[in-house]
Amino acid sequence: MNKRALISVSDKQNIVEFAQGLVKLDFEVVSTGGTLRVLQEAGVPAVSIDTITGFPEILDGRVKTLHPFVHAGLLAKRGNENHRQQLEDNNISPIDVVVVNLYPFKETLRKQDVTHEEIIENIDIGGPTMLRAAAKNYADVTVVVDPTDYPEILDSLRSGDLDYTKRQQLAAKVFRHTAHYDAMIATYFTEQTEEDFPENYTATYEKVQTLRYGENPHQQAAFYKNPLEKGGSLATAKQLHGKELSYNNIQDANAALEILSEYRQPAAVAVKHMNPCGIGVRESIFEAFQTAYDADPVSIFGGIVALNREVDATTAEKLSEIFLEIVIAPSFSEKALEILTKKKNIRLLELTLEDNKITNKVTTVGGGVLIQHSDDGSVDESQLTIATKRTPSEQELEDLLFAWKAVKHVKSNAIVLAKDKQTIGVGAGQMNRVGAAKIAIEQAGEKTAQAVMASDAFFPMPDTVEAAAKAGVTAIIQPGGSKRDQDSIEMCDSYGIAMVFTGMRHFKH
Ligand SMILES: NC(=O)c1ncn([C@@H]2O[C@H](COP(=O)(O)O)[C@@H](O)[C@H]2O)c1NC=O
Repeated sequence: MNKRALISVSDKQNIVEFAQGLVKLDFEVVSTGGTLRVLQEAGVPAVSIDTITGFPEILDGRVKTLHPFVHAGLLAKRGNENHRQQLEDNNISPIDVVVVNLYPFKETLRKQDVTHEEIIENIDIGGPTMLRAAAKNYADVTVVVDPTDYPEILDSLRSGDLDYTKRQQLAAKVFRHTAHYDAMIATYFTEQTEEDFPENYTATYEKVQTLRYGENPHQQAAFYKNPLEKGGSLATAKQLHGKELSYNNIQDANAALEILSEYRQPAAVAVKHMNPCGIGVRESIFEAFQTAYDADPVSIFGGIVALNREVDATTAEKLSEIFLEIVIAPSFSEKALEILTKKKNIRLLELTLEDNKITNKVTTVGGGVLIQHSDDGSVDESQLTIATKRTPSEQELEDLLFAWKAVKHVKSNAIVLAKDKQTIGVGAGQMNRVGAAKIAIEQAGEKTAQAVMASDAFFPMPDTVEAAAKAGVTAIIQPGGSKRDQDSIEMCDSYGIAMVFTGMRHFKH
């Protein structure tokens, strides 16, 4: 008896060649509606699925292969005498090779102006059912879900080395594929029903690339993207120049983009080890970068710079004066590209900035993950409470709000000093708040006079205010809410400092 192959594919690339190869290997090819048409038009002697089922495709294709004659043919254990007898009693032939790929659910979901009905119709039911049945019975059945595997499968079938291990690998690929497919459907449904943290977390990702190594050379790593993310993102950014991104590059670039998304005017952000070392907001992107650079000309070396306007030639000249790992921007002028691509070691990323929104943050912990909404909290002037006798001046207020946006992205405990929409001192990741303040003050040096200070969380004691006051800080922004707020307020008042409360904390661990 001939071996039998069942082919039912949405993505018809290379299917004719593959089916021809199977026919040459004496397979009888059985197929569904559209696939059958493509095969027959190409002269492949395929027969319709209803020759097995004796039942027509019905309900607009919702039921084509969902039939015991198909599934018994896939699931019967060839070495099991009972199974063999039952197939014979019911006049069912076994199916040896299954070639299926699924309705394009992801592609449909990502289409502009797609309707819910169209999305629902693109949930494949019969395909995953066949794939899973064949994969479960991999000991006897070869299952192929990926068109790029066709040539290798044919080679193996020809040489007779499509063995147990290889079939198990194909089955594993199928179960990953159907799990990924279902996870995308689950995500879509969960979004529709607005369930925030459901009983199972079923996020799924697609591999972008294997990375050379992880955070350190002895750690292996890979980059995966969210298949449902629409618009520009780090995963889909266009790399215009330079070596492959590293694990640390991707983390730092992400941090730079998150900070940049806070600012609407021309802004430049320089990042080192996921903390901002310089942020500048100005009228032009050149001035913004100059300002971010001047904020800390030492730390920016080897850093990552993100800009929210096109990089022009003058900005490119300035950028090329120092060693930078990556420059990210929405676009680069031709001249700018010419200048920057002369530098072998710089990486240039082009990326649409507005769409780079992340809604959930996932952190792995021993035995699980923690999931929270990303910190998209912000405050404007109307939400501030003035806690001190003195009200901040207009200039101070502008700088306070600028510094507040910056401190949100600094590792806690975090203190940012700023003046004229430029960060001048950043104290990051300290175990006590006054320690972070001291680092920021030391870095800012004489510039601390007339500067403003932002603190990501409240002051448990008045010591940070005191250190700031002595260094010349004139205004402070912080969440407020400490039992000892009054001590800090009195300390401010005694130095004539204006302090405002945001009522919102920005811890970042
Ligand atoms: N309902 C069924 O019985 C069924 N059986 C196979 N399919 C899918 O139909 C597609 C192929 O259809 P066609 O050969 O008609 O182009 C494949 O993606 C396959 O996964 C089905 N469709 C959806 O559920």
